[in-house]
Amino acid sequence: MLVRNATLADGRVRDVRIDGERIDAVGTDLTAEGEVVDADERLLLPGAVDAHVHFREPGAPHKETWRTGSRSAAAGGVTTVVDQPNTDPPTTTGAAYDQKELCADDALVDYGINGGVTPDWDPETLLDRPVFALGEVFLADSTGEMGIDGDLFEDAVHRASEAGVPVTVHAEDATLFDPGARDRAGEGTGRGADADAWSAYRAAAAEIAAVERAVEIGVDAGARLHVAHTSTPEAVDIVADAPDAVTCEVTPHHCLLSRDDLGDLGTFGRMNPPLRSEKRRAALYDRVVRGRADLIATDHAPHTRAEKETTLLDAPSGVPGVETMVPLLLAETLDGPLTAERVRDLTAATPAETFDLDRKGRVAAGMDADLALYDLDRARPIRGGRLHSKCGWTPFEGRPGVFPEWTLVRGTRVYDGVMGTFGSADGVNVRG
Ligand SMILES: NC(=O)N[C@@H](CC(=O)O)C(=O)O
Ligand SMILES: [Zn+2]
Ligand SMILES: [Zn+2]
Repeated sequence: MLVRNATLADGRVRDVRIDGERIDAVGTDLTAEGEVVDADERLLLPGAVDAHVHFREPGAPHKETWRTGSRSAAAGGVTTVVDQPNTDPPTTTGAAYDQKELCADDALVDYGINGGVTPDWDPETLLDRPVFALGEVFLADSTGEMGIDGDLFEDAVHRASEAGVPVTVHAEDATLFDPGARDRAGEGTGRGADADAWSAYRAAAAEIAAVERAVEIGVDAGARLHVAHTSTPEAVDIVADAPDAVTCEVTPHHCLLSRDDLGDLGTFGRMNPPLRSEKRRAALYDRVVRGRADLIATDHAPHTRAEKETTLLDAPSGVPGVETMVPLLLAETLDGPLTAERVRDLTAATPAETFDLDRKGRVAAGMDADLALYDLDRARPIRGGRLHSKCGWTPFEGRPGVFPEWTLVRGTRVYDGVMGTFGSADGVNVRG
């Protein structure tokens, strides 16, 4: 297959020839036998690598399945996902890993499977499997109640370091949460201004202190440490000033939404770590734009509408995002501060490099033909009902997004955005 006249992220117009699963050449005036697609100078990006999704199987297929989650990924130009361990059973033993791998057989895109840490985890059998990373290791409770104490975290970081496996950490220190704000969260309706109590409760200081401590532990152990969903500029700065072995990700929602949006979002805007002040959001996003934060990952955490439509304390934490990450960021190249190159680096090149995925994240000869084509003249309002996640809603309702016309995974068209159709489930384990 040959994709002719594609504009690459750096502005060059090139032909991209695909031979089987790989990109075989990037150049001008290339010829090929077989299918020829004229990109007509539309934007061709490497498929995004989302290092943080929750696909909910096994255990909660009513929220999401590997089939629906990976369709949502493909329809958003994401061709590799990394699934987190807070499923049921939690992915904390070799047997639980195997069970998740069976579910992942339904994946349309390539994937990694993380291993979790709880007091009853079984590091021997778990680390015997090709875990993508240990994590997200929860330093405070979130969905799945997998919060652990500092000693167990330290032990897990040492084991991971010895096994040569990276650690990703959910860093919040629950001892620094604000109990008064939690009481207010319990008294309020969860709607309008009341929804802000969750942000007051899981205060920014709790994240900053936990990131500081986690980085210390990671550096002492000589581990590869990746801090999940950093939501404060202070936390990003701690990571940026640490050795190269320490990296962080930022979510689209922490870049584009703040406490000011909670009036509209209500309990649907409850997530961990929570939305921050408009001032912190702007400073965080600025670090993403300037490249001080390493990469973007979605923390795609679907819950049903019915589950979210309750009181603030009863609503589960988390928002979906795997399908809207690249579309939102591309819209930000039109009337926001990002460039196509920065979007490529944040969503594909850097996550692939960070997690040693040698054949992912770049449009170059020899790489996997994971590609998505975008027409920047066709931004459209994001509608939760048109997305492919099982949850059927989005915190970004009505915002502009540039969705892919098609998405390829290793040379196979897994999503056709014009027809609205999907390919078959051929995703493979990137560590398998
Ligand atoms: N981010 C969230 O608020 N929720 C995540 C768990 C997590 O990433 O902490 C979930 O699995 O629902
Ligand atoms: Zn988390
Ligand atoms: Zn998460």
